[in-house]
Amino acid sequence: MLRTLDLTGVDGAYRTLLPRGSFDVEAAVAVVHPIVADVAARGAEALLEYSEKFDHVVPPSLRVGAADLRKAADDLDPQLKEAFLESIRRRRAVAGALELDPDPEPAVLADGASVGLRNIPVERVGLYVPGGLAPLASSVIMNVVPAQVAGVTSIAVASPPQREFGGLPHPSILAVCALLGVEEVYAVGGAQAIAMFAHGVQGLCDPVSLITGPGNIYVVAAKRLVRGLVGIDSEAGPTEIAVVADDTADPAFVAADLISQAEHDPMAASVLITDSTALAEKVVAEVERQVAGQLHEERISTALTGRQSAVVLVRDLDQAVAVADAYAAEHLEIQTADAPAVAARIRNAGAIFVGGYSPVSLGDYSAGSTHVLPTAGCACHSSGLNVRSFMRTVHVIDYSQAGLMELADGIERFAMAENLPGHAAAVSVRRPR
Ligand SMILES: NC(=O)c1ccc[n+]([C@@H]2O[C@H](COP(=O)([O-])OP(=O)(O)OC[C@H]3O[C@@H](n4cnc5c(N)ncnc54)[C@H](O)[C@@H]3O)[C@@H](O)[C@H]2O)c1
Ligand SMILES: N[C@H](CO)Cc1c[nH]c[nH+]1
Ligand SMILES: [Zn+2]
Repeated sequence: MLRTLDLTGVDGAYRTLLPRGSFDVEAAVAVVHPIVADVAARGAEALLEYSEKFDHVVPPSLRVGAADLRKAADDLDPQLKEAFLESIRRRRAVAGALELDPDPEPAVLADGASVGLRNIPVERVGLYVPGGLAPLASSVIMNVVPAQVAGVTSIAVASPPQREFGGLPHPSILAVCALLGVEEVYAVGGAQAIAMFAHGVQGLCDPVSLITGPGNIYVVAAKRLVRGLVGIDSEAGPTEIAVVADDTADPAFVAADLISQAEHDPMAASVLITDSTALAEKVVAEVERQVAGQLHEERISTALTGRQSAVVLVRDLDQAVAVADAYAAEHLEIQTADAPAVAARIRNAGAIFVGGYSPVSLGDYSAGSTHVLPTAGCACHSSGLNVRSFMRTVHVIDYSQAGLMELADGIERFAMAENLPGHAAAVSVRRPR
């Protein structure tokens, strides 16, 4: 099922050789462009039409009522509720302990010359929660908790309407919104939800300043399209997993993890990077065995047989690290003899899962880490969604006249060198008279 790519005799240029989906976000941008423009022009009417077209249901109300949110929380199975609450507790603990930067003391550069730094939360955000192929209640937690910890005061959530639930988003998504105290929830999915957040819809939803959250290729494309009008987090699109494993790895663990992420989307990518042909063969056999009879067998098989998935054979773990860095996976598992040491050498990954007992599924739900992570190689320049994603860093410059005068000659010369005398004059005018 998984094809094999032998890189043992290759040095460098891995990026061009590695398996990656043929999907083209720009092609999806062309698809969603008219949708976004239509929502901007026609508002709620367009939202309803696209819901009917793509989600096959017309929501009775585009904004979910308070009673529906309350009911979803009240109807929750107590054990599932406890799992949700534990996930919230852990994500909150990590967000508060590691991601929330207090404002540092200003840097004093000379007498009367200081530069400070303030971390200011974005005021209003739109958070997208996927609900096409699976209702990702966990994505509510991954979006909302860091926004709340950052101090965002206005939070709106959107998720596709579900025919099965009368045009509301999935009840578990509504229940988690209610548990987190989110009151503004929309039954809107895909590119139309991103357009609603970016442009606002008269009488329904005010525009936001920042849109975050994962989604399929159309959601990613719409986020790329509205970027600039609003801020976005990373392009967190169709899921990827790469596993670096040696002959000490358990093939059943590796196979289960490759399958777990292939389950998300026919476009999902599962890649095993190994220096052991014996392990590779065992994993391929295990994958065949475990996929058979899975609930989402067809989707998984499509993902695993697509050109985006493969077993990549490497000479040794040094090459494995270089290949993993070139691939820059959304999720990277290290299942090797000294997993922490190998993990410490990785530079490019959305999140790193160390050892046999840190599967991606743990991070998807309850580890305390984020599961909203950059895909398609974006992990070499972007970070997963965290408290800082919801903050702007603002420099605060506070110089006295004496502090400015110490630099006046240099600034005037600098400005003249750039042929900008007006800049020089704005300093000269402040010289003591
Ligand atoms: N990278 C991450 O952090 C991360 C996290 C979780 C999930 N994901 C990914 O999120 C995605 C979820 O996708 P999903 O489809 O289940 O749900 P989704 O909510 O992202 O997308 C569903 C919406 O897509 C739109 N759509 C469907 N077909 C369309 C078409 N032909 N043209 C225009 N719009 C169309 C519809 O409006 C629909 O409401 C998966 O790819 C999954 O792997 C990524
Ligand atoms: N693996 C997904 C991130 O790519 C997140 C998720 C949510 N639920 C299950 N999995
Ligand atoms: Zn997952």
